[in-house]
Amino acid sequence: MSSPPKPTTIPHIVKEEVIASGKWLKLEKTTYVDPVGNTRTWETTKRTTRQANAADGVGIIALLKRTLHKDCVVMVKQFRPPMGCYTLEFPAGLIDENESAEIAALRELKEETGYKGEVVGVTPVTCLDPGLSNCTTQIVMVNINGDDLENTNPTQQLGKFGVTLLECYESRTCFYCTCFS
Ligand SMILES: Nc1ncnc2c1ncn2[C@H]1C[C@H](O)[C@@H](COP(=O)(O)OP(=O)(O)O)O1
Repeated sequence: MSSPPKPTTIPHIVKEEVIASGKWLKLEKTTYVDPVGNTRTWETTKRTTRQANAADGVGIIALLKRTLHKDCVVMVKQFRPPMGCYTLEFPAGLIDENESAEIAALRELKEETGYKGEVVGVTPVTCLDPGLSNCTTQIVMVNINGDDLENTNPTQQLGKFGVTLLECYESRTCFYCTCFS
């Protein structure tokens, strides 16, 4: 004999109360009903900059393609205050008002690395740390024509973050970037 089905509840948010708010981030107390019907609370961080119907930011996987070179992934090094140290990351940034993920990706890539790219793919909106925050990202795949005159001597537009371009040349032992043969 099968056991009777367990009562289920559709989990839902009851209320969101702001505990603290800054210029860029806010901390909220989220009251919700969990899947078994219990009312609980969660501490949630949110960006204050979110645009309606858009992800908060983009991450950019940019492939530098040059004749007679192996393709290289472009990464940036920057000091990240929350970490208190330099980090090595894919170029990334927040999506501005009325901007698509694709346009934001090309703008951020240009600002952070100096490269002009071409979008070849974009992922759906995804959350990276859903236990902490509602922050969302779209990963945008970009090709860079390294033979293009515009891309032979790239200059970063953003000096203020000390973003450093780390290109991977042909070394397969280079741990921070990936070469594709
Ligand atoms: N938590 C935070 N504290 C202070 N400034 C923040 C912030 N989050 C975003 N910003 C501001 C600082 C810059 O003006 C800008 C940098 O963001 P970005 O270049 O779009 O993204 P990223 O920092 O991921 O490269 O946003």
